Amino acid sequence: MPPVSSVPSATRRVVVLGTGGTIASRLDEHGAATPVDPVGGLLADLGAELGHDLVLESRDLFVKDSSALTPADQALVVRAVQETLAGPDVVGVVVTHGTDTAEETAYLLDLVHDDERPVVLTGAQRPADAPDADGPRNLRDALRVVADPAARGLGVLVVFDGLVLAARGTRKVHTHQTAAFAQPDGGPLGHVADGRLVVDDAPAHRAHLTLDTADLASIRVDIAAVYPGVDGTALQAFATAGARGVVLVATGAGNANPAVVAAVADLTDRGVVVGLTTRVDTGPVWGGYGGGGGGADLVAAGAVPLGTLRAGQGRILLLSLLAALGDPDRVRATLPTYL
Ligand SMILES: NC(=O)C[C@H](N)C(=O)O
Repeated sequence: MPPVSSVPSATRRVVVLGTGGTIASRLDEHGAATPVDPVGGLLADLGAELGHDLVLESRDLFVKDSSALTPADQALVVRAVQETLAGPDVVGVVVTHGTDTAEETAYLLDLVHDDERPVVLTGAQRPADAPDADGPRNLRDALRVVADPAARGLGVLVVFDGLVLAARGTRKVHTHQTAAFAQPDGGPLGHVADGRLVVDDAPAHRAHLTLDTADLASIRVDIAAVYPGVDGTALQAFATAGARGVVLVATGAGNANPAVVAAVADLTDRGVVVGLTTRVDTGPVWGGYGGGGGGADLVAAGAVPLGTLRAGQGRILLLSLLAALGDPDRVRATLPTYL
């Protein structure tokens, strides 16, 4: 299954975009996994056939550990997917990606993806030179899913360890096991069985955004944690550093304390949008608690509940809405329609 660089225009193509991650990593002289492989090499090593009248084409965007991605890198991935889908002969796109931040890139792609053709992210938990590397299976599954007509209309997907997950709500749930991803508040959307996509669940409604990818790299959105004794220092510091949005990772159903509520009110006055999520693994946040520091107080101070989104994807939603809409009041008012 070698990469093909130029194909006749009548040919239908599946394009694989490489970005690095463990799937592209080998152990260095110190035994540390380091991304080095171009994606074309991964495809050649796979040696499989798509089994359709499809031609594979590959392109490396960069070769990085996904923990080191910058907003500019993420914007580059978005542009590359959009440019690739401008080709009418393209059936779908696979993005190979590190698992650490795949949930962010997948959700960002999903928010701007207004096309029936599938975009699939995959990766690996074990380096390419591990004897039991999981990358080849994941990449093979991703190719099969993207080439499957049943994937049309499902949006951006994460295909990993046999699961097919909708981008929104998908999170990395284990640091090293090959079953690295789940949709803890729903899903999975489907699975891969005998090399075929099986859709188990109806895809959730998806709302799209139109934005200038350059803004993704210039708008600052931070994440602040809540814990016993926390005050407003981090929130204020982020606002002073130029943040236009901050995701507050609260406790429980979305609670903090009076000092944090005061800081949220101040940030709201300064035009900073505060999104409210939780450090709890599953369940939605809601403004059910009062007493000066509860979720009801945070919402009254201007914080916007992020539903079941956790910090990484909540940050992507704030960033994307700020890029698309600009005005903080419009962002606050519009955000719930994306949950
Ligand atoms: N499994 C992985 O891909 C983890 C790696 N640190 C990355 O995100 O690039």
